[in-house]
Amino acid sequence: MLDFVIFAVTVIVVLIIAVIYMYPSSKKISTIPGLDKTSAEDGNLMDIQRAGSLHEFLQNLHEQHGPIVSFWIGDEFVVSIASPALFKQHLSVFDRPGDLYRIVTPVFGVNSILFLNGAEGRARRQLFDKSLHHENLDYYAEHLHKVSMDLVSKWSSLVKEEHIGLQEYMAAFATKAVLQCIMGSYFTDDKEVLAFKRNFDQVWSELEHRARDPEIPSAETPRGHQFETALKELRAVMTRALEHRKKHKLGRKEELTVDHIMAAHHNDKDAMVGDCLTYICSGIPQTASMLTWCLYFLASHPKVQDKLHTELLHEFKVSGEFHPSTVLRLKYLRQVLEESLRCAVVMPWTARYQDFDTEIGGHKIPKFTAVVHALGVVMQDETLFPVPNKFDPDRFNVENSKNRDTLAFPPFGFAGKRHCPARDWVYLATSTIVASLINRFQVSLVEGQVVTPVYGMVTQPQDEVWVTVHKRK
Ligand code: HEM
Repeated sequence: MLDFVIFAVTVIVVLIIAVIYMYPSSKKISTIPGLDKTSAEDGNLMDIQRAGSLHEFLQNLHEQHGPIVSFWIGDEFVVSIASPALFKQHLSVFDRPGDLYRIVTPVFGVNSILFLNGAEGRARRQLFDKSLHHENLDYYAEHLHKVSMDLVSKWSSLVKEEHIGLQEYMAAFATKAVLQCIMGSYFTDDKEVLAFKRNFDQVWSELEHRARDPEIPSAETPRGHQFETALKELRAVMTRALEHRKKHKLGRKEELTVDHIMAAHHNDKDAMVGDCLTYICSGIPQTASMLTWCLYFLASHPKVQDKLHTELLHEFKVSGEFHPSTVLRLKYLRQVLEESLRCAVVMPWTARYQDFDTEIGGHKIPKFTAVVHALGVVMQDETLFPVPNKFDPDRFNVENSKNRDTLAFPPFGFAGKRHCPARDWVYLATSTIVASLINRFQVSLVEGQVVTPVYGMVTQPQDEVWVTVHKRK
């Protein structure tokens, strides 16, 4: 009898150990606080959908568990970090976990710079980065000035009190500016810009849909078919632009991103188109979003707008007509742009991984684990930015910034010299257009609007934002 009891107890204990070991949600693979899987198949995907977006999900998770948390995307264990001290521990990490970005693969292609890691990735970034370096900005300044003036004359021709949709106008500016600066003169033809934009808008809105709801429609469904058709057209426009560049590049002194892309991929047309689309899709919605939010904040904070206008008036008086590159010297304008990026959280996160076991904040991180940099959570952290939802450009004046860790404000990423390659260009483009508009117009918000952010791959207002403009004397 005793033998039987010992045998039975041993079997039960072995079974319990086996269940604990094999049942995934109870298999703790790390000491990092966070969530177990809520579904064996989807991990915490339903929780992310319920929160509204990955950014909002991470805000809740970090609020509950602190600056390092873990969760599951399907079968993949994911870590998220959200503090300047933890960011510091990832400063030199370059490689990006392609799986977290898989929704963009049909557009960017598998050879895109976005997915390229290791020595090859670093070398290609160095090559591509040359074109958007600070010293090349003078070339872009001229183009950006011209595109800005087109918008100024459009707004000048509107009738008094006409309602202006900020998202629409800022997307039009960003599309033209990015296409001309990345791809060159092919996109000085408005017809080609429109052909591009029609298809781009459809492709991008499908990608945003997939970011919210990862169920991918088959090509036979109307949504899937529309996406495939628009993508094919988009690729055709890009191919024409590349052929045009090849023919007309001879004798030109400027080296644009498209030139480096063509040189890197020799005769591989698909890879060229993929990298061009990587830059363009990583540039247009982000620039349009930043500008929409910036003008919305200026319209809803008249005192800030007046102070900015005073700075512009001063510059205007000193230099007669401000030169586009001098707008980068305007301190208050820069504060307004930085506070817009912070408040709006234009791109809420990025991610890295390492191919060896490592440690962050005293926790073991198994190799190949995706580590999310929760940029938006940090930029909205009330210990770093008190009353984080308040738009206050003075947070970025010299006095208020001097004791703040630079990693508390990483809107363009920070790790492995793989932060956004267009950071300097973005400040030049947005400074040029915001200065041109505010110098000539007083922008006011149409009353009665509730402006709600939607945190997708890029943060956009849920609905169009309506303003009116009055010409300044
Ligand atoms: C407000 C505007 C923008 C914001 C906030 C922004 C932000 C970012 C962020 C956070 C990343 C990820 C960095 C990382 O992983 O550490 C990124 C990557 C990237 N951005 Fe931007 N970006 C903006 C505009 C642009 C523009 C205008 C372009 C090009 C014309 C561009 C091209 C890219 C590319 C190609 C990458 C991927 C680089 C790589 O994988 O190595 N971005 N951007």
